[in-house]
Amino acid sequence: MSDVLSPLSPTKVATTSYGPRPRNASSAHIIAVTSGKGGVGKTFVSANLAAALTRHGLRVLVLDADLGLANLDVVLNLYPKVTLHDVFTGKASLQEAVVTAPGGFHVLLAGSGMVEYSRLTPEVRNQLIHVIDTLAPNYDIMLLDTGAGISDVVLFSVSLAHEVLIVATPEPTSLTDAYAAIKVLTTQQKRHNMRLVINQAARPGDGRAITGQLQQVLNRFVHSESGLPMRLIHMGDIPADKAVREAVMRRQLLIQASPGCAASLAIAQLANRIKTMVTPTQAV
Ligand SMILES: Nc1ncnc2c1ncn2[C@@H]1O[C@H](COP(=O)(O)OP(=O)(O)OP(=O)(O)O)[C@@H](O)[C@H]1O
Repeated sequence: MSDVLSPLSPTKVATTSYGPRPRNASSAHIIAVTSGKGGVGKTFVSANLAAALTRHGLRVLVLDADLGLANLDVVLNLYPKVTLHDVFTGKASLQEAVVTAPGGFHVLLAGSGMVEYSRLTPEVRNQLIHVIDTLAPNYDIMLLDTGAGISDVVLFSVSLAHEVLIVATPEPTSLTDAYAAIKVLTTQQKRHNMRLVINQAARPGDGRAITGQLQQVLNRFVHSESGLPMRLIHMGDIPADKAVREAVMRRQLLIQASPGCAASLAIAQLANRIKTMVTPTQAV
């Protein structure tokens, strides 16, 4: 397994610096669902995790923070009349833009192909902060489904979250990019722990081994160089499952379309862990 990570090397990081915001106990626990590489399953995880958390009685909102190339609406088979961009431009209110998704959770969708929102302008910054601060008191959990990579918009969206859930697949390219993202978030945002879910895992135990190896590389290249402590927490593995693609093609939530399949069971476990994390006093 260590061969998988051996090509990893110190990554040159961008220079802009944002910090994670402090947590307000009376409002939502904000979790950024992000990834180094695109197409690894962030939106699939965000949507199904939100539905699974909603089944626990939690008030959940997913914000499509992939501002330039949003597609949460596609996965959820929603045709929004109002999007985040209408809120940003003052054409609609936040109340009009928040809609209920098939799993019973709330979503705030963003349009696709909006090149003006693919860059972090002061306006995008201020609007995102305003939207999140206004909505947070109404929810227990907010998931920010971000774009992939380490662009300014992605890093800024992540900085608005209290926790970071990195999605990666076991492929070397995905792990290399996950490492780069974790390194940037550690050094720029001074995050001391981040959470990792391995999607499309081929074998049970893959994720734990991968997390251990990524942790070793981080210790070697990030901790030893910067002195910053960094703990990577393995949150679970979601197996590669053909039921996922079938559900995506039918634009259904996996946990509704195939509740008993291996990937649905893994999502349920992930939701249990997240619930325990955000509501520790109710943990069983
Ligand atoms: N566990 C899985 N098993 C099988 N296929 C999967 C699994 N997870 C995701 N996929 C496939 O990967 C595709 C991409 O997933 P998704 O759109 O959620 O990725 P993403 O990280 O949000 O992409 P982007 O970076 O473009 O926003 C899905 O449409 C699905 O077909």
